[in-house]
Amino acid sequence: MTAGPAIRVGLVIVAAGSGTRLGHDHPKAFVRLGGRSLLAHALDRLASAAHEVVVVGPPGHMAEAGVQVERSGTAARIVPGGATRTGSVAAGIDALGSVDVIAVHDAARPLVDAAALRRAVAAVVGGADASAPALPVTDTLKEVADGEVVTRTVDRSALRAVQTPQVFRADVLRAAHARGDDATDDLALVEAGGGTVVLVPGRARYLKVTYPDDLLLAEAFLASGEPEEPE
Ligand SMILES: Nc1ccn([C@@H]2O[C@H](COP(=O)(O)OP(=O)(O)OP(=O)(O)O)[C@@H](O)[C@H]2O)c(=O)n1
Ligand SMILES: C[C@](O)(CO)[C@H](O)COP(=O)(O)O
Repeated sequence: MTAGPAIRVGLVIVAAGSGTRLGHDHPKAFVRLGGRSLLAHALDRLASAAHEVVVVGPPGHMAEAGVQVERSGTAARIVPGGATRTGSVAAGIDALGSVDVIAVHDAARPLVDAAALRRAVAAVVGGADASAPALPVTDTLKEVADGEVVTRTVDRSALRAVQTPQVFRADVLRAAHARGDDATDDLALVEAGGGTVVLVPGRARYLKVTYPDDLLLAEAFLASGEPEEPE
């Protein structure tokens, strides 16, 4: 892919999940952090770095998704999501126009920054098919049987915990989704097709709000302000 200002970035923010593990009575993307929804934080931090934005909302709560988008002042299209994250990403990609690069971001990662997007876009412009921020794993990892009996310790030195935004050559991501497989992230779909995936540095504050304690952590990160973004 050729570098330059002509590169058009399409952003898909997936916000259609229910947030079962968080345990609130409304969709996770609308849960508040520092007085604003998780979706509003993600939109505010990434939208200005993209040429086109699509928000994938929870099918039964499209009006609320519309309110969040309107409040953010972003000219984003809003489409209903699917039963799985992969299905929701597919709906978002379908709603995007002609772009060179597609960034897919979880609304559940409100404390993302535009530098993460820039790092991953730079890796794709530099020749990768896909890229995403990631962190080394810090806990010792055990494989278990029956959910609790340890069968072995896994070598963690080559393992990374992958975050979003995940950035792709648009043609590669569209082709990967056209194969119709399901996966926990979109990089896996590209890997399965033999694509080159390059990771860039992530940050702890890009955490995914999954369990109630994650919301407390996110509040602490938010209160700590915005330390210098690594490029
Ligand atoms: N059918 C789905 C499932 C998930 N997501 C989005 O994918 C991101 C990551 O998913 P996750 O954190 O697992 O969210 P939920 O599926 O909502 O969580 P849970 O499994 O606890 O219900 C979230 O921004 C979520 O809104 C989506 O758009 N459509
Ligand atoms: C896409 C993702 O955030 C990358 O770490 C993650 O795979 C989403 O997982 P979940 O199963 O939707 O929680």
